[in-house]
Amino acid sequence: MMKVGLVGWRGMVGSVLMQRMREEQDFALIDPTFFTTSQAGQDGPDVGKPIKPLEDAHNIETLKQMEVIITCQGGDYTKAVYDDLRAAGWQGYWIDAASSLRMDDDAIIVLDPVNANVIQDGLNKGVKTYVGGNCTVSLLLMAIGGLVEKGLVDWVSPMTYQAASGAGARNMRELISQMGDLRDEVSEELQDPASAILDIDKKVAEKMRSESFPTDQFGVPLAGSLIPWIDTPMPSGQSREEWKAEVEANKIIGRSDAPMPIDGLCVRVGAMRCHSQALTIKLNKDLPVAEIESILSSHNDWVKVIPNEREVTVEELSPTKVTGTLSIPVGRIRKLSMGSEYISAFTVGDQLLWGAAEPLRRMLRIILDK
Ligand SMILES: NC(=O)C1=CN([C@@H]2O[C@H](COP(=O)(O)OP(=O)(O)OC[C@H]3O[C@@H](n4cnc5c(N)ncnc54)[C@H](OP(=O)(O)O)[C@@H]3O)[C@@H](O)[C@H]2O)C=CC1
Ligand SMILES: N[C@@H](CC(=O)OP(=O)(O)O)C(=O)O
Repeated sequence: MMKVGLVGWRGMVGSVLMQRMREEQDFALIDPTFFTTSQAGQDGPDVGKPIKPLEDAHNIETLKQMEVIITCQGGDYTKAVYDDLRAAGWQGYWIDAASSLRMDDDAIIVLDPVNANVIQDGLNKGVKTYVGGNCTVSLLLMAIGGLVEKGLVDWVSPMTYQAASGAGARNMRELISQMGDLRDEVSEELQDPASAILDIDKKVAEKMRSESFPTDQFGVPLAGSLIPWIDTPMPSGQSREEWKAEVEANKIIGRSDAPMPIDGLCVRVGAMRCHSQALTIKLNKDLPVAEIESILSSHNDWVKVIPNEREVTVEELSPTKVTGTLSIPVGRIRKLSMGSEYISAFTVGDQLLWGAAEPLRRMLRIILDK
């Protein structure tokens, strides 16, 4: 059995990874060692078989004994240990959720339903570093992989509606606290059907603008509002989240030399853990909508085309429906008035599953099956 080290397993992404590994009985196939940056010596998680106490995640000698390390601990941890570990001669497989190594020439971004060939090629060439993509990028490619794979796409403009979870666990808590504060502010008026809606609205707006409104994590209100900027500014005027779309997607599909343009605005909204994206896609062919739908739905086992009809769209194409599942619905597919090669689409995906943990888990299985 391969010796697999797990770092960051109790964080938000790590917990989702652990849950999926338990569901898929992955622990039966590996000899796991659990690491921590803060709880060395304490008991590890229940994985259905005996495990050793937690090891220090900064101990290069212990890490070196692993054949595979899978980390959801974050970019600072990767920066702190990866180079030292490789410099110490470690030649194991490093599987990482953080963005820090993604664009390195020595690393492959993993999303095997989309780039199994790139991953296989990397394994054959002896690549040892495999990194999960940015959540928005992975979810986009899971949704429109069929069109991309067939070379039918000239460019894509994704306008995103990103969940609080992408900013971290504390941000999810803050969103709920903000929602609760707003409700509490007008609870009496809500009980009274005769109360004036404009009075309710005024009180809510005042609460959102008040000093007492909890905004430590996001910096500004999210509940009842939105934030049209995610991550740091780039010289191009893009946010870093927007910049990642084109560079990461093209690296995933192995087209960095002739990149497909992908650019749009990334917006944080008050969803919990599903990112949604409204897409404008310029095809290089005038294809009937039925053919586009068939190409999309046959690409992978998780994408699901939702007919462009109101009832099924509001039911199925929604974070409420998708959260906690691996399903990737894509709908609102229709020709735009700009011309017959321009189509719209809307897609939703759980940013902690296909957006973060699942591609890493599947990469581990690919290595185990090698
Ligand atoms: N959030 C996201 O949507 C995505 C995140 N990522 C990457 O994954 C990294 C980790 O993100 P995320 O899972 O959100 O980070 P978390 O903050 O949830 O967890 C990171 C680490 O914090 C430590 N920790 C301290 N206190 C607690 C606590 N009370 N409960 C759980 N863990 C605690 C744990 O390390 P220890 O056990 O060592 O103390 C844990 O592994 C990110 O930095 C990013 O690089 C990638 C894709 C998406
Ligand atoms: N930035 C993403 C989450 C994330 O962690 O992205 P990355 O893995 O590229 O750092 C979001 O806020 O929704």
